[in-house]
Amino acid sequence: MLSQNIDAGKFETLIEINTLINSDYSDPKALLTRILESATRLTAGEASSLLLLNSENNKLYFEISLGSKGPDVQQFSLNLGEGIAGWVAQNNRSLIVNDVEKDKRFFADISEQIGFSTKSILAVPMRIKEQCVGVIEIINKTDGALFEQEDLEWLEVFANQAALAIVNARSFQKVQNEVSFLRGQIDERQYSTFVGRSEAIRSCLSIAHKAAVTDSSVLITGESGAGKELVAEQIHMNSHRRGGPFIRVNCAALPESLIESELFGHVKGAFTDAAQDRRGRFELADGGTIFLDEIGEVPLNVQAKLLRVIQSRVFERVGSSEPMSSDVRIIAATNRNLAKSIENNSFRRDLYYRLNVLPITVPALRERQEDVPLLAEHFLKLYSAEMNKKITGFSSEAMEILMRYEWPGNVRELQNVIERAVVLAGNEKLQAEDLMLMQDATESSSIYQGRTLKEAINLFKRHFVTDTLKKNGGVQKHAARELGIQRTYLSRLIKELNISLTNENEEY
Ligand SMILES: Nc1ncnc2c1ncn2[C@@H]1O[C@H](COP(=O)(O)OP(=O)(O)OP(=O)(O)O)[C@@H](O)[C@H]1O
Repeated sequence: MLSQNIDAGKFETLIEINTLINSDYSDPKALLTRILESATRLTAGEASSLLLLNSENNKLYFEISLGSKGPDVQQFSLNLGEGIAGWVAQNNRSLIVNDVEKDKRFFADISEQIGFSTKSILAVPMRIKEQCVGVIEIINKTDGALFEQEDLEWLEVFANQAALAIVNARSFQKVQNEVSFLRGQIDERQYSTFVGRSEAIRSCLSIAHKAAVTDSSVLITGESGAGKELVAEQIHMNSHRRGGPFIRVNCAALPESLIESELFGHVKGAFTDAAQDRRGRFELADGGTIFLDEIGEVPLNVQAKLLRVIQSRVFERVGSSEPMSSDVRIIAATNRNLAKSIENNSFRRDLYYRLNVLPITVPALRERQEDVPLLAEHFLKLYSAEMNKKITGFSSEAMEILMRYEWPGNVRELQNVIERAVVLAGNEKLQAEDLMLMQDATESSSIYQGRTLKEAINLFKRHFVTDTLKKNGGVQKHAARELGIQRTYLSRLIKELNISLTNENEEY
């Protein structure tokens, strides 16, 4: 029980923390840091640590450490029973040690190695359902005084709050994992309808069907939006793995820091936010196919790991040395010229050869213009049903424009044009102006007439940048590369030239 003389400031801090615990599960580390900071302040501590017990190896890890040597402490861990914190965890009991020199349980190594003079320690267990899951310890009182029973009682209250925050964070993480797993499962079942009758696409599909019966890696190349992912789906669906999962990974959409754990998973405690073990995409793809889109964007260190998976089907979760294996077929895709990337050492040659066992090129839409009407009808049906509009077809002028257009953004651009047109359409048939392609198709030097040089240059820049963005499916990084400019400069141009980022131009 807490002493009778209750300090209003302490209670206010507690209420504040309670509110945080009940309102925000998204950043457990920040919350635990807040709790530890308050506990340290209210017990007038000089330094403090929050240690978490890993139940698999019975080690205590310094999750958060405050004070002048805080960052140095975090490289250490303690065995259960080792040091004051280890004793507290093992015995599940709080402890005040006001003179560590006289206590045999004190483990002096850490203080000596970091050059911090520890005199007294107050340590309490954090408990979930009576089980100790970690320890909070406060080191030295700033005024040199001794820790008292009241400090211990307050710290126990804070330790309970911290335990609650950990329970919440773990349940939250568990639910998130479940959601991402279920999303993956839903994705697996959602395959697109493949549309196309041109000679070029038929020959591409015929190679894909031949590739499907083998288990070899496939590298699909082709411009952005040409349909590489759909070809990958076709391979999976025509393979003996069709009953297994089809796991998509857009390597360009993952930040470098996450890509490894996303692919191979991680174990609890591998990094700050890793509150739970998590399966990676390779594990999820077991028995099926993994589709690595934009493989050219994978950083070199992860390329080395991919090479190993391809060679031996073996990998480790981040933070673990236990080898795992997964029975997967790998299909990779890129719109980059990987030969160039190999030349400038941003892509491994050995990985390229391993992936490129069966190369497939998806032809650009302008090389198979006869597929345009089929695809256009297909998307028209799709979107008019989705938007509940009765549109039966295209006016002849609209179809002529679709056929004449070059489609730098390929099928994705066509799809977006039709979606936008269905939104705009006011007639039973889609009209030329609904497509909003007229300007692009009829662009000529006449649009520059009567303008100053500066205006004309800006107009040109605007169209050029817009087209390049479209062609690159809206991925600014790729557009900047093609334009030969820095990405930051591209963002500035987009702002200055007032280029609107419609769906297809949006960064993803
Ligand atoms: N033959 C096709 N039939 C029907 N829809 C298609 C076809 N080809 C592409 N699409 C559609 O066009 C869009 C772009 O296709 P996809 O994502 O497969 O292109 P991609 O080449 O993988 O592009 P990126 O290089 O940008 O990843 C998707 O919405 C897809 O459903």
